Amino acid sequence: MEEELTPDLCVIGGGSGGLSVAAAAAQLGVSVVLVEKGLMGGDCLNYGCVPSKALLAAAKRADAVRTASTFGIDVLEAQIDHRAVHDHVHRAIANIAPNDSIERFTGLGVRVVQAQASFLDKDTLEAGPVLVRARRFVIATGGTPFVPAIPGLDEIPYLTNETIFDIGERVQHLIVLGGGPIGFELGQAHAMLGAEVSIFDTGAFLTKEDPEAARVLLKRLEESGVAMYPNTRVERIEPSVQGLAVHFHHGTDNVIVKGSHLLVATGRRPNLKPLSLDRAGIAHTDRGIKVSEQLKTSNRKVYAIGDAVGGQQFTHLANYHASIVIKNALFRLKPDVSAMPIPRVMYTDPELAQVGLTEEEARSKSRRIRIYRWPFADNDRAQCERRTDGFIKVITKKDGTILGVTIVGPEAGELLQLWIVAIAKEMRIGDLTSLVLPYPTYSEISKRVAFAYYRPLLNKGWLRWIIGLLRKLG
Ligand SMILES: Cc1cc2nc3c(=O)[nH]c(=O)nc-3n(C[C@H](O)[C@H](O)[C@H](O)COP(=O)(O)OP(=O)(O)OC[C@H]3O[C@@H](n4cnc5c(N)ncnc54)[C@H](O)[C@@H]3O)c2cc1C
Ligand SMILES: NC(=O)c1ccc[n+]([C@@H]2O[C@H](COP(=O)([O-])OP(=O)(O)OC[C@H]3O[C@@H](n4cnc5c(N)ncnc54)[C@H](O)[C@@H]3O)[C@@H](O)[C@H]2O)c1
Repeated sequence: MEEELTPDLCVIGGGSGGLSVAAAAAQLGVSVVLVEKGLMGGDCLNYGCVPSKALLAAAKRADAVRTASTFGIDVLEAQIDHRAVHDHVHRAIANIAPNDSIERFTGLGVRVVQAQASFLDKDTLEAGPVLVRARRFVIATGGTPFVPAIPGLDEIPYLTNETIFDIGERVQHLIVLGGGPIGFELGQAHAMLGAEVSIFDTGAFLTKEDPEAARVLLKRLEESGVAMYPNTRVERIEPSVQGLAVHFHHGTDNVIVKGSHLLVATGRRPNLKPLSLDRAGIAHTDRGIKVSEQLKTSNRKVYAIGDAVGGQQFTHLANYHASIVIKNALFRLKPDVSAMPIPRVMYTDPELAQVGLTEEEARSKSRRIRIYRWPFADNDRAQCERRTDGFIKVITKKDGTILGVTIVGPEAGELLQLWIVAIAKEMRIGDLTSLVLPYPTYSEISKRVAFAYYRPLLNKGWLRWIIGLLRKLG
């Protein structure tokens, strides 16, 4: 027996983006149906941001124990209980899950339908036994791991981000295919937890990042024993006594690397097929749904947000998309999706954070830019904590307007916040010099780099003349 629902808004997908739209709309008194085929919270909560950061947190503790002797603290070898680490990761998920639960959303007045959604025509969605004819639809169906066609891969039990957090035992040797954020974060986490780790990429590593900053991170990974194989195409994978063996060419040599586990982290593709988008007249490619600046699809009743759109894939971007849909669908406002700078952070050690343009991107747009740098080695807090690798780099226009900021180093993701505000508010780098920041904090690196803007002034004759005159006047 089919039930027919006619809400104002139907959200497809209960992950980061979909839940933000549903919660905001319901709290504004709009009738909302939310369709989710799997776990509430989507990728970020269950298989993505949360478990990966929880695993990294445990891994960084293990690393701190390993390096404690540099502080004069003698600790015996870190004893890692891998089952307890697994439980810590799943406790973090469980502690956050109530925020995303069916109970919470039902309490907000959202009707949650647990089924896979599929369009029947331009106005109608089918979700299990329910038909939804909504005034507006929002597609927030996220993505799934892309698995490349490598001979032998389908004959071995490989891991993806959807299964790696289920491991509760020691990983002997993790082979990672893909040197993107997933490969680096999870590769480093496992290395710190005692695994041998090898990371393969068909291209160079971290090509989107500032090359100087990328070098700091790559050096750290190499020093911690992670084997790096950039520009290497794995040609064949087969089972071995240890688990698996990957075959590739190095020059004219055939090389084999053997491992116990394989993680496939070679990018993601949007979940579009089951939606039958063609039946609803929604234009798309296999990389994402085509949308306007206000995230409207080619069907005027339907919006698409988050990973389903393709391009950059971040929880904060999906949330930002949600705010745009709410403004446009409910208040008829026309916010522009490109109005805000979208930051990104890799939560490795050291963290690598970026907002706005990289130096390379800025140079390709204009030759009239300025670059300012400050190293963590010249930050007192970093010296106390012995976390001196890395730097901040700020790119500005000639007049000091901030175009972009790269930070590689301790707490880079936290340090970036000030610069996100500065760019969003179109501030100039000099504006930051008048702030009083607590000493000794890593944040002082931001003020120090801002002072660098005034350094050329110190060579100006007129400035020295004024200082000299004031001195004479007593
Ligand atoms: C390992 C990993 C680590 C990450 N770490 C970070 C991080 O630190 N910071 C960050 O910002 N981003 C991170 N990301 C990216 C982030 O998880 C995604 O960008 C974010 O989850 C996208 O949100 P979304 O709402 O578009 O999709 P999702 O959160 O994936 O939600 C989509 C939901 O739609 C449901 N669905 C799909 N198809 C249908 C259908 N036909 N019918 C009904 N329901 C459907 C799915 O079951 C899912 O629950 C990470 C990703 C991974 C994989
Ligand atoms: N901290 C964060 O914000 C965070 C963390 C994890 C993931 N994410 C997001 O999730 C998405 C997916 O991450 P990802 O790391 O899987 O994807 P990615 O697309 O960023 O990186 C995938 C890498 O795999 C390589 N690759 C492709 N085919 C290959 C093959 N056959 N063999 C070896 N390497 C191959 C690519 O060259 C690329 O470097 C990204 O958009 C990312 O931004 C964000």
